[in-house]
Amino acid sequence: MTSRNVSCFPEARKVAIFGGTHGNEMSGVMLVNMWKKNGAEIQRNGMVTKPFITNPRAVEKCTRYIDTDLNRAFTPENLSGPWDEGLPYEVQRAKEINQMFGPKGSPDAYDVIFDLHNTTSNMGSTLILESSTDHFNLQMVHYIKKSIAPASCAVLLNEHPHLKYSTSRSVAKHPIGLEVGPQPQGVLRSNIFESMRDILKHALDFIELFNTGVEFPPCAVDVFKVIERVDYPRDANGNITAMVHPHLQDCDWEPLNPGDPMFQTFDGRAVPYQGSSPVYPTFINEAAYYEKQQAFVITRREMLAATAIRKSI
Ligand SMILES: CC(=O)N[C@@H](CC(=O)O)C(=O)O
Ligand SMILES: [Zn+2]
Repeated sequence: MTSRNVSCFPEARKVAIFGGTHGNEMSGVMLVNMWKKNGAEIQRNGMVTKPFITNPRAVEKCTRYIDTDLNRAFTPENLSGPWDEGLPYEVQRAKEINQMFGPKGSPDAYDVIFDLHNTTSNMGSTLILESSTDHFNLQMVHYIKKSIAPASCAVLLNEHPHLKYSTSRSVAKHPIGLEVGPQPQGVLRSNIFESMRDILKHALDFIELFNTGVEFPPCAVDVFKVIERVDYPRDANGNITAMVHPHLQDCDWEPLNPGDPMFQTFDGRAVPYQGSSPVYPTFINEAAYYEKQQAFVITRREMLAATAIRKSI
């Protein structure tokens, strides 16, 4: 007898769409506000889809955050520590969001949370996963990639033990980030807005199909796995001394080979990549990452196997 490996998951009835986790990333903010006024487009049979602005004070000021980055604030310490009016605004907010959509790691948590972001990098549409073994999410991204073809969508896997961070979406059982660029901070571009909207539509269609009992066969998903972050060259005072090299700028997801230029110093010298094999850089020259000492992230390409899935009965 051949054994069939099918992973079963409960129906996904509680779904949320987060916008404004960073208050200056306008596509998610505008889409969520639009859906809050009229949610017809995001309603599907048998599920409740809640559009939600996660950092309203940052949205109002059109800034990434008020006190601290909300998308790093969902740590066990923050979520379990005592409430205090003196806590940073985003830590208070993380606690509130955890109560509403979690608690993180509990059976009561939302099934799926989509968290909408924009990047200044030339990444196109990117789905961000936090686990290589969440077969529900792997099947969902496979479905989305198939559905939007010939348009394309990269999958970034961040489960690096040190580089992974505690995201807003991480309160859900199946957290998924959607990062679309290039779009400057505080700017709304119609092409980026529409790409994001289209991916969300297919994602919700997938969940609806799954809930009706459709079984999804095993598949393979091409992902870019986060390996390392690369900072700008800096002087002793911490000021940057070089820029992203023109041959690397805008070349997200393209191979960077040993010896290829990464940075260009202000006096015109090229700083080469000194690794031993080709890698795939992304988040190249993301505006929000200067303060995080990150010029780009290095990824490697990998194929992940997703088992068949269907809903548990
Ligand atoms: C540019 C930006 O904000 N990117 C997101 C990526 C993510 O959601 O994982 C962040 O750093 O939180
Ligand atoms: Zn963001």
